[in-house]
Amino acid sequence: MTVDAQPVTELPDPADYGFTVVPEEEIPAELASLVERVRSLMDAAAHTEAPPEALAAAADAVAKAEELIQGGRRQLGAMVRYTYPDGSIEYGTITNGVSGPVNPLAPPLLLEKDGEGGIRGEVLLNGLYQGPPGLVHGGWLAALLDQALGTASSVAGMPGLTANLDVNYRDPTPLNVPLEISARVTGTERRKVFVSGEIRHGGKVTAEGTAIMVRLSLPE
Ligand SMILES: CCCCCCCCCC(=O)SCCNC(=O)CCNC(=O)[C@H](O)C(C)(C)COP(=O)(O)OP(=O)(O)OC[C@H]1O[C@@H](n2cnc3c(N)ncnc32)[C@H](O)[C@@H]1OP(=O)(O)O
Repeated sequence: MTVDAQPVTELPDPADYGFTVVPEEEIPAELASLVERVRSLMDAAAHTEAPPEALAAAADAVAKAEELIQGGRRQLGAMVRYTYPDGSIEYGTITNGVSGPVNPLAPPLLLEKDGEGGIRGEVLLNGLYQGPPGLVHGGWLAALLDQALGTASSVAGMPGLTANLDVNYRDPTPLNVPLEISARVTGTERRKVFVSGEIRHGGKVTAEGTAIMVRLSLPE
């Protein structure tokens, strides 16, 4: 395998390509709190057995809450800028479905550098991510791996898009327990970046994946 895909020392700034970029630390605490509250609401709504009157009153209250936040809608494609403890920068879409800090649907998956060139993180998936009874949906495990593998390529200085994702489910993944996620680059060939990663529960691999990320070729 050749090593043609050279890491870039500085990631391209999405602002240079017309995207809005929000530094993570500038996300209002009130928005973070609202998003957390909505996550909790989604879990409550998915599992409630409250009586109809309570459900109707709750629906009205949610409709009022929605009215309160109308007006001023963030553009699709807006980015968030993360600064790692070592001072390096990473970008992601602010409403990314897996890790977006302002997306109530995102668990969210929070990743950090592992000190060995790869990334690691922890996530807890509640009943909203259920597939088989009591277990995480395989599609969500694939989504978590896709995000981790893409981030591993990006933190190695080779941001790209997933061309191919291959997932093996080794053991059932339980809900409502901390899951550990890790990923790293294993090789490169021209614009292709090969990455691999795992999801573990209690040290045991429950799902593992490999992907080919194709490096972005951005206009100069
Ligand atoms: C915190 C920030 C981190 C961000 C993390 C984000 C994680 C989320 C990642 C995603 O989910 S990305 C969304 C899902 N992926 C896509 O939407 C990609 C859709 N596909 C495409 O846009 C294009 O097919 C792609 C950019 C992947 C490739 O098109 P290109 O025209 O740029 O490349 P080209 O077709 O010339 O292929 C380049 C190399 O990749 C190889 N390749 C392309 N598609 C492949 C494939 N499917 N499988 C294997 N190899 C593939 C191709 O053979 C070739 O290899 P060689 O150098 O050996 O010739």
